[in-house]
Amino acid sequence: MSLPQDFLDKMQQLLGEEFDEFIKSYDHEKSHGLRLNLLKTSMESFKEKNKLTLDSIPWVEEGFFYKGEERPGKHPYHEAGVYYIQEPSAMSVGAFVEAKPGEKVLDLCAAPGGKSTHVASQLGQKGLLVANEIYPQRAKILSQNIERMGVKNAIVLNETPARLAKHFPLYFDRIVVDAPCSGEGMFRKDVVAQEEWSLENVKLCATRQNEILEEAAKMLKPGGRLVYSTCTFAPEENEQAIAQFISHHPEFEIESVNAYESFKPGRGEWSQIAVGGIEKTYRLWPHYINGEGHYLAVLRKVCGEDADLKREYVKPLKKDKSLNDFFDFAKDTLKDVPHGDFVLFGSELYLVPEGMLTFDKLKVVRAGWHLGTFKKNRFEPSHALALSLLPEDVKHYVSYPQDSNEIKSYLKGETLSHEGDKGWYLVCVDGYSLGWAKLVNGTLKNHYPKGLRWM
Ligand SMILES: C[S@@+](CC[C@H](N)C(=O)[O-])C[C@H]1O[C@@H](n2cnc3c(N)ncnc32)[C@H](O)[C@@H]1O
Repeated sequence: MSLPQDFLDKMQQLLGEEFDEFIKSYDHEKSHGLRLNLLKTSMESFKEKNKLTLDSIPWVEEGFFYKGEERPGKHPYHEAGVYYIQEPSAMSVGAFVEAKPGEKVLDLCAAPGGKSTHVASQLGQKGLLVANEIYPQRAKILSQNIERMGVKNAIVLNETPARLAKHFPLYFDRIVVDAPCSGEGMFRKDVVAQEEWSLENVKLCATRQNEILEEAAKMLKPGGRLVYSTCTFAPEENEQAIAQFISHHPEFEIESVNAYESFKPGRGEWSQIAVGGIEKTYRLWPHYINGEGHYLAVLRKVCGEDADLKREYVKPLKKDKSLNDFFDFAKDTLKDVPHGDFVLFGSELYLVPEGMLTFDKLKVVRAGWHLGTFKKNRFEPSHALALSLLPEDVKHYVSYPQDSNEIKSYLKGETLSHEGDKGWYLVCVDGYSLGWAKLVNGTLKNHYPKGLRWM
């Protein structure tokens, strides 16, 4: 691997005697990880069914290393959202967020969705997750991952941090800033990060991180908690970004977090501005752990005004006969009819998480739990609805084993045979929901989305 010379010189200067150990880590194979989606499975249930060779990741209970030759991304469990493939060090960010069911959480730089889907599993479908991404194409991928993981209480937005800050002042209990960075910690994994790296780019990233942190601070409630992370080693984007922020924001403190023993303290001597607590931030080094380079800081807004803001909330649809086709579908198919605030985007029906502010002026990619589409005289359930349901939530389901021909056929878009009452069936793999099929005269018509079908 030929790393940029300016990067090597800088790291040598920063690390001194430790540099040799650091550089040797580039000879090791990168690590691979997957994180179980606790919205879809318990650890016990997964372990009973799993056939992959996995080893526990010591810093995330539901995280596992897998070997490079395994292909968990091409497995029915992946399509069912049973797990999310995520770089092992990156899982530490979600673990530091520690969201509690019922809270309002913002993931400000969220695509493709590693931290958002982790936080969603902590929220357990209760509360609100706003997952935001500035680039439209990446926001789409984020939305697809939120769907695949069966998340009901997430809004996906495509906004700038500044526009969000105007919309959500002092609103969130927790905010994740997984900042765009120079990516030095990913050099072992990502050649593009190496090619795009320069000393100049590190400076640009640091300026942008500062701007993002400023906007994030405006959206956090007093008492709220902000987790900042990067996947780079550059002190400008880590200790210096945090020190600069703290020095301008006396309402924030760096909070201590109990972390895995081989995570190393942030380096106060690299922060340029002397502020208390930099050693309570964490550095994840590839020569100390089996994972890539990361930096993490947890900030608490310890004081600040809890302004009595006039908030405008989402205006739900009236539950009149325009929703009848949905309620007919729900009564025939689901054991409990969903209730709450319904909204329509065109003919797409969503249930908005409780406490969500108005969508006015926001670029909305996903307005909450996507239930389905109103077609002429009928309602067609969405793939998102199927993925968010458990077999016990529906009146009819079929479940086939992971290696079965039925599962392969279903993922290819083929019909299956089945005897039973006509209507919508949840198709499951080992009890994990995968999609819809409609039973008519002994044939399950396939409703697995065309764009997702296996070749
Ligand atoms: C490190 S990545 C996020 C990874 C994501 N949190 C995950 O776990 O999957 C940083 C994200 O910030 C986005 N970004 C780039 N510029 C930004 C800006 N000025 N404000 C907010 N986000 C930005 C990038 O498009 C990228 O998706």
